[in-house]
Amino acid sequence: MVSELFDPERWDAVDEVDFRDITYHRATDVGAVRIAFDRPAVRNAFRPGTVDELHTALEHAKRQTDVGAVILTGNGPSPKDGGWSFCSGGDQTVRGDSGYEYGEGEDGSKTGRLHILEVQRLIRHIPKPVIAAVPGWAVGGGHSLHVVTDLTIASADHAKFLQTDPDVASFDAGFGSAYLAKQIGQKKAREVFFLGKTYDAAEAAEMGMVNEVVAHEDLEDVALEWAEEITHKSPTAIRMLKYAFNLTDDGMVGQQVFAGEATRLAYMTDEAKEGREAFVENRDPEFEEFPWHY
Ligand SMILES: CC(C)(COP(=O)(O)OP(=O)(O)OC[C@H]1O[C@@H](n2cnc3c(N)ncnc32)[C@H](O)[C@@H]1OP(=O)(O)O)[C@@H](O)C(=O)NCCC(=O)NCCSC(=O)CCC(=O)c1ccccc1C(=O)O
Repeated sequence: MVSELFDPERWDAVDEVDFRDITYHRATDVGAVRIAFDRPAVRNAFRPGTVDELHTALEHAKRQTDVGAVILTGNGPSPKDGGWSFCSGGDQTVRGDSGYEYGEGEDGSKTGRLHILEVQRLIRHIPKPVIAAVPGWAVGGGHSLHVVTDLTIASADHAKFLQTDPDVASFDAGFGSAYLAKQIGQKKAREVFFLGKTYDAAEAAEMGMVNEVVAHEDLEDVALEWAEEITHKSPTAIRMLKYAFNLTDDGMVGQQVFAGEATRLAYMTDEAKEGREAFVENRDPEFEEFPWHY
């Protein structure tokens, strides 16, 4: 069993890569993928290998031109105590002095890693919406991951949101905090980090960091419905909108990403083709027929 909420009829495993800490599936009848943390016994905490696998799956999802949405969730429940989790952040048992460390025999550097931030950036930049489906605890770096996704849907029965970063002397001073403040306001974001209160799904929705609260057993069905809704829309419009939403908060990188897609659109015009062909044919370009649009 992948997860109690997982419907095997609706998903096929993507078996191009072997994963240990995550599962990765492609929907059978929707242009969507499901990436799930698969360490429920430790509340889906991530270790460096988990982060590598997340990166690989997201990068793969990015390159599927017939996939319009990514669902990020956590498998469960815990075989130990039946608890549910989305992700409890960095695995504190493998935290060394300079970051999270690979285990014996694992491929990876000897130095400590903090590359969950690279996964955050990939979620931010992947040209399709990422939906966090939160079945249980979203804590620490796991909380930050839900913050950086485009949409969050939460289990009414088990989802809980908590920031423990300062308790373990960690701090996500990027999207996890500053972008959270854009979502729920400065006072509330400071409360999340400074007081470390636990919020249920309804409170998180009230604050504005969760889009919808649904019955636990419906979580993945609704997430897939949302993904399907997205895939019926214009891929270009969705991509440009995601980057437009990011643009003002992402500075020059936001401009660069948006501008790159504007360039792609421009490349698709006859005007751009004339520029390319003139170069290839070693002649001056003839742009006279193209209007100065206003
Ligand atoms: C998640 C809890 C609130 C759940 O509590 P509860 O339901 O009572 O379950 P427990 O009995 O506590 O846990 C069950 C089982 O899981 C183990 N476990 C849980 N979380 C972790 C974890 N993060 N690492 C390792 N193990 C974990 C727990 O020990 C139990 O094991 P048993 O063997 O069964 O006893 C609660 O568990 C909890 O508070 N967990 C810790 C949450 C936490 O502090 N997370 C780390 C925050 S820091 C972080 O995520 C770093 C992220 C990062 O990489 C980063 C990088 C760069 C800049 C910034 C950041 C950043 O900070 O985000």
